Amino acid sequence: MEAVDVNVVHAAEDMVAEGAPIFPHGASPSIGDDGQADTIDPADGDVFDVVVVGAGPTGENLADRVHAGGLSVAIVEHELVGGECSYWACMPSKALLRPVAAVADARRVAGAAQAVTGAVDAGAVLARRDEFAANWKDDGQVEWLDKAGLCLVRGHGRLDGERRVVVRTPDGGERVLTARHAVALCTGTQAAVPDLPGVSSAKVWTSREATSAKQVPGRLAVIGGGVVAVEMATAWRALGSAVTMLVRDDRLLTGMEPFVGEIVAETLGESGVDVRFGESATAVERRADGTVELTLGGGSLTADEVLFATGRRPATADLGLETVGLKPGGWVEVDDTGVVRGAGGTWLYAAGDLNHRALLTHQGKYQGRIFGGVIADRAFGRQLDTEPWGRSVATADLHAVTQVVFSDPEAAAAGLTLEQARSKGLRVRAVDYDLGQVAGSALYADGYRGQARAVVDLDREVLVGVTFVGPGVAELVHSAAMAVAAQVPVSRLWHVVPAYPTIGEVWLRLLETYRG
Ligand SMILES: Cc1cc2nc3c(=O)[nH]c(=O)nc-3n(C[C@H](O)[C@H](O)[C@H](O)COP(=O)(O)OP(=O)(O)OC[C@H]3O[C@@H](n4cnc5c(N)ncnc54)[C@H](O)[C@@H]3O)c2cc1C
Ligand SMILES: NC(=O)c1ccc[n+]([C@@H]2O[C@H](COP(=O)([O-])OP(=O)(O)OC[C@H]3O[C@@H](n4cnc5c(N)ncnc54)[C@H](O)[C@@H]3O)[C@@H](O)[C@H]2O)c1
Repeated sequence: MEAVDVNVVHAAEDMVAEGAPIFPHGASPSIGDDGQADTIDPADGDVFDVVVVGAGPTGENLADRVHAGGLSVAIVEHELVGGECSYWACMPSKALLRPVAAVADARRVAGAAQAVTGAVDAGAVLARRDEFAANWKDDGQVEWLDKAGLCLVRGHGRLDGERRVVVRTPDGGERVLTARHAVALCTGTQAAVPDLPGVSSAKVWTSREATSAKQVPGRLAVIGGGVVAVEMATAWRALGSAVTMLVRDDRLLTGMEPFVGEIVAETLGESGVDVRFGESATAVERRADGTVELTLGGGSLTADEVLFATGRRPATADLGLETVGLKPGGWVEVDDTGVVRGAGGTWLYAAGDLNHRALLTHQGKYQGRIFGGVIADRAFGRQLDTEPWGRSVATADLHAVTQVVFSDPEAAAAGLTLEQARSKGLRVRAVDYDLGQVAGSALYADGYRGQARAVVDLDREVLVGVTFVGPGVAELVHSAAMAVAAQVPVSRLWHVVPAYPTIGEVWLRLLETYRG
């Protein structure tokens, strides 16, 4: 298989557009105190217009926008350029899940089902996954950074007062980077594992092991009922593990419309996953025979591996936040232009997972684009546009977050759930439609099971949220995002004619149901 260019995943194409100025290693024109472009004097040492800490998808995009705006950028990374998403999250997990969906799709169509005569080939799936994780090497992304004119500084970055970042370099040395204009923190998150008795010595799996494991465990226990738990239970079950999910809540995927978790739990159960609600582990022990013993509320469970899919914590414990008056270890709160609250002035930004606005790659990249533009605008003294949906604010984080859960069946959502809309004080109505009743769905899969909901703001007659669950709905999410973010009036959506016979015809059915 041809090597995957993971750069394509994170980098906007115009980042390396022909004719774009390329100033490798920070030697780009920059803006002096007088607001005029100047050139870094080599005697300045490590002075850049902007220092970005963390080269995940968010940091890469933010750095690129800043550089495209005419500023010099140093980007600090202590592990792999490309971040969690490329090596231990989105890419490898979706590479594990795509074969599951392909086989499930075929099995749901008479005629095609007969062609599926065996189980998923775990070895081939894991090998393809390794390619999508670029074999955990970041050469391709480093090459992109270089071409894009961004100066990569390898090492662990820490704030050291205003506009200073001290980098502990891999050779044990220190490098001080000074930012003329801004420092942007894009350090993301790490898996949060509850501090249960035995957990630190039991070699438990987190999302990292679940996305990079080379062997299929015979028995896998999964703790949690969120997105990581659902996706990884789906993948490893299909690869051959006997999977037990311990879900402390009474449903899966609690951040989505309730019917999503219900349908996904049904399918997981049918695939052989033992989904136990209202249950969690109170202690963990790795025994001498290599198995893991979980103590439960009433009883115990033995497995070969246990995955803690119990959420994330921000990578801010060792980031020097205390040197600028902030508390280390917590989420970093920002305003809608990305400026960190409480650090004084407009020099410190935080984007992506660590500001806790929306823990998703595409939302982090969106913030990177917006906040990167803000940094460049402020540096050049340009007016910001901070009206909602303006150029300088990440409004979609608040009103139009999109997400696809690559479960079987898929779940896709844009904007708010009914409950979220109500809690914001909106006067709303939920419009529901059985996706199985759509001609395109019936063709897509025999006995198609799925559901759709649009949440209509009754005062403005626009959609504030749309959710789909069912086979093949992932690609519908952008239609929902367009309707929600663009606030297309229902009266105009009526003229957006879906093609027959596609699953997308559910849009028409939702509008007909709303209009009665
Ligand atoms: C299993 C799993 C699957 C996922 N699947 C999806 C998906 O399908 N779609 C989706 O949109 N989202 C998905 N996510 C979420 C997604 O991975 C994150 O939202 C995304 O990675 C956040 O990007 P980021 O750049 O903010 O942080 P990260 O990707 O975490 O990158 C932060 C970078 O900063 C570096 N760093 C941290 N501290 C320092 C420091 N002090 N000095 C130097 N470098 C530092 C890190 O090494 C890392 O490279 C998934 C998450 C998990 C766990
Ligand atoms: N396809 C995607 O877009 C995708 C895929 C994976 C992850 N992500 C993102 O990554 C983030 C992290 O996902 P996640 O699933 O780790 O977190 P999550 O917050 O979605 O789910 C955490 C789960 O763990 C449970 N939990 C937490 N503490 C627990 C404890 N002490 N004992 C038992 N259960 C406990 C919670 O009740 C919940 O069910 C999410 O915000 C998600 O959006 C996105």
